[in-house]
Amino acid sequence: MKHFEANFDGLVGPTHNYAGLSFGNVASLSNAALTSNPKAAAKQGLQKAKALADLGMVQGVLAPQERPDLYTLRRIGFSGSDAEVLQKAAQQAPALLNACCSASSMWTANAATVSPSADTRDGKVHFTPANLVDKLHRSIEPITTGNILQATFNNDRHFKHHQHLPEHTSFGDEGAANHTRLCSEYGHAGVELFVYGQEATNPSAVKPTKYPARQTLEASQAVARLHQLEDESCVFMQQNPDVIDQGVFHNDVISVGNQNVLFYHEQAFLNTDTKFDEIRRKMNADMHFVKVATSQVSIDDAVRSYLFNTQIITLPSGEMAIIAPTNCQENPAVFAYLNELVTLGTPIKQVRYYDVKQSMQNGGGPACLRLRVAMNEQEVAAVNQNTIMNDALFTRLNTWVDKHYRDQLTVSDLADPQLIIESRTALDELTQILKLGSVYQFQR
Ligand SMILES: NCCC[C@H](NC(=O)CCC(=O)O)C(=O)O
Repeated sequence: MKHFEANFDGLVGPTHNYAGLSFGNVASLSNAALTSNPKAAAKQGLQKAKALADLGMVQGVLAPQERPDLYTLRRIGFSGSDAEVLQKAAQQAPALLNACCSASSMWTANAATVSPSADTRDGKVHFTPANLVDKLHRSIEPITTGNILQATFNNDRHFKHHQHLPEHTSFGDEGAANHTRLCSEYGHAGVELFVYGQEATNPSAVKPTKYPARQTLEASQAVARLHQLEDESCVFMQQNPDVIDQGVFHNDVISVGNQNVLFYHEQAFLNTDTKFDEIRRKMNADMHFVKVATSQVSIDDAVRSYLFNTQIITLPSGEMAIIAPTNCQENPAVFAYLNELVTLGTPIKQVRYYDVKQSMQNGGGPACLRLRVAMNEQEVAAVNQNTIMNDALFTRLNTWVDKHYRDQLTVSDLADPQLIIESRTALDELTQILKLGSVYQFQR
């Protein structure tokens, strides 16, 4: 049977904006209050997704969330008509209004952790939505994320959907951004590498001092248990707290894997040698650890360019390619490194650049925009086919964006009641295009 690694990209929602909501995410903080362009953001995302489909990859899309989130605003005491709720929140608690308006669900690497059927005891593909408790604006995502995942992977025979972990910092979970599956072939059992930032129940363990470590070991272990993974196919590795303090808020800002390749910065992890030995032993296949030294690319350049927030994909030809943001071309050290990388004899043979600047300005690169789901052909056939990218869907979604999205949005526009109507109209139409049913609260 054939096996694929599909990428499901998050569609950028109509309220894409720069509100500086993510402490520890350098781009989010430094671009706070910039004017965003939701239409351009959505189109950049669609271009990247379509380009991968055109390369012969299985490519899907995941719907964005309903924003402004009036339900959360009502839950915290704002009342009256929708317009009044928005207006009162804007006057009395603008920071809370901003948190309820973020389009952050676009970064689907944080939507969930996914374990393919080749790794799980019951032979199903398992999904656990991330609780994202570290950031208020993201902690309101998991229920709707679960609805969207169930409407996209809507087949009980092949797909198992779990509830998100308990909403407490002990179980801080940021999903696939801190999870990499290594394997020889996508359809063979692999090693699931869980990277965490801190141990919640061990006060003497090292952790960052300046910025939060969003993922805990306890959360990663819980996901591994839920997904019915064998101990022998899991590795739990701590991210270097010093790099978290330099702006590496998720592991996918400092390393990325694909099949038997792990591309990483030398400062990415703690206890690197011991843990890599464990990976080698559990893999039972050759591993390529492709190390980038600080002398080649500094942490600062890695964070600015998102060298490691690239996607490594295996093309139908069997060659691997890196899908990079154009920001990597613009950074001299990183561009020089990537030009050299393809000559080094590693499985990575090409680099392709895409402009995702609207997302990058909030700290989300190509890898943040996609959720990977390795599947066999039966499982691919069981996915809601209306979410799979092709020429027709690409045209349809671009037309939909043109019709509903603004080309300018500032933080002060978030109090505009018209935005509620625009957003709901757009999302209602989207659920018909993707045949998702009623995934949003306003539809229930
Ligand atoms: N995987 C990339 C996630 C980026 C995301 N940025 C944000 O939410 C910024 C939103 C703002 O500041 O308006 C985050 O930090 O979780």
